[in-house]
Amino acid sequence: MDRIRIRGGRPLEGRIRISGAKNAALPLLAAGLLTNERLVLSNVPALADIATMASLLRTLGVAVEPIGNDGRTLSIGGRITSSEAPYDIVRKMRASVLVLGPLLARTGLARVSLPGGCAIGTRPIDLHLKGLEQLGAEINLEGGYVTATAPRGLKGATIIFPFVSVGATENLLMAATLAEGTTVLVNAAREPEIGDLAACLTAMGARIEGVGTDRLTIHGVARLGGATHRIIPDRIETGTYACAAAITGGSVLLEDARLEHLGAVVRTLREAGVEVTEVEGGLAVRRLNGLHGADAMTEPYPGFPTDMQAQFMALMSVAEGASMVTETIFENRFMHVPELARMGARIVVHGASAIVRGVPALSGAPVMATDLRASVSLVIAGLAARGETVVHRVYHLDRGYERIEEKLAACGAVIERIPG
Ligand SMILES: CC(=O)N[C@H]1[C@@H](OP(=O)(O)OP(=O)(O)OC[C@H]2O[C@@H](n3ccc(=O)[nH]c3=O)[C@H](O)[C@@H]2O)O[C@H](CO)[C@@H](O)[C@@H]1O
Ligand SMILES: C=C(OP(=O)(O)O)C(=O)O
Repeated sequence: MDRIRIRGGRPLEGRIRISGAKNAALPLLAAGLLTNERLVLSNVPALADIATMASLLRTLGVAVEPIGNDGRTLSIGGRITSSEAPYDIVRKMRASVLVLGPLLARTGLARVSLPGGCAIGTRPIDLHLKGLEQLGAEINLEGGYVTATAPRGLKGATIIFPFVSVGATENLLMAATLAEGTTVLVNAAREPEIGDLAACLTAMGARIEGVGTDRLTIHGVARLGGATHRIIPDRIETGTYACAAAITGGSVLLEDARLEHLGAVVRTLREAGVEVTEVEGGLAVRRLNGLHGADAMTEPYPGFPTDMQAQFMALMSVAEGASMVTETIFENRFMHVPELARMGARIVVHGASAIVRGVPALSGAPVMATDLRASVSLVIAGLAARGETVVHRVYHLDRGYERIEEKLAACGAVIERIPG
């Protein structure tokens, strides 16, 4: 298995192009199932998760092909020939469950392996299933698979989510576009990735009101057509490189990054002493003087994203003073804490909160992580640490960060991938 080796202590200086958002691209690929016509997606990031979703769509009979020369544009289209998302693909990537709504709406049948828990929590899909039942589907669980049937099609309904779920909002939004009548999603997630999905669905002919709010109204249509859509830049990749620049005392231009998707992250970084400025073509990030401790609590959008919690904690581990980082979305998202501690960080976890007492410097160490954002938090820590850090289980990073070592090395980091 590949590893990443970092020699810390070099300030990041330069430009990093932000890729298209993984968490927008995954549901957008699944949306390709809603039509036989061609959906063309540009600014698709080259990531392991995207390859997994593409192979799932091909298993369902749909063609996914690169077009043009930029390596970032995919064409999705063709007739669905299978309604089954097999265990072997779903176990690799939980977001496979996003094919459930579109498959059911299109064919009246979906058989999807039930995703298990993962390193960050148990992550059930009960809200997805209850919502589909409210749209008239019959749901059965057997042999580890969810079978959803709606032979006479789905019917619009009002679905009130008891709490915010990004995936359930996406699955039901997609299913509702082809349901008969009107569906209202109350307490819907408002993440920018949902706005991006709604924009693409609208371009495909869907009728959606309330985009950007927590109440989405979808007037079902008989069919959707093809469209061309550019995926939004990845706000989590942006925040990650902002933390990397800040921890090294550097200054980077994050090309294509959008301030409007990063409100809570930018506010918190500014409080910690990081300058973030909107400039033409992106965001400029620079550490002013010292870093100060600042608190963060994860919340659904527009709150501080759980997908930025580990990276921010790495940054706070070298800030002056203490900070409190509270995780409210996932029950087990502090797996990076013992690894950061191996690098000299002083962090104590009390329930859902971690108290971070900043230290003057971290020291490099061999480290390992069990999920994507935990892994990248160790890369961030390694960039600032004295000596050498080797991050194991790089496949987690490859799920969500395109060419991370190249992007960082281009800004002066001493970082390399050791094939293994
Ligand atoms: C591919 C993708 O976009 N992944 C993102 C998505 O994951 P995902 O869509 O899985 O996250 P959700 O917003 O659904 O999960 C939020 C919370 O609700 C719980 N829950 C969710 C659904 C359900 O049916 N029942 C239930 O109990 C989850 O276990 C979790 O505790 O949003 C998360 C929260 O911003 C991000 O961390 C992930 O990066
Ligand atoms: C948790 C994440 O992704 P997923 O929902 O695909 O596991 C993430 O992107 O940090």
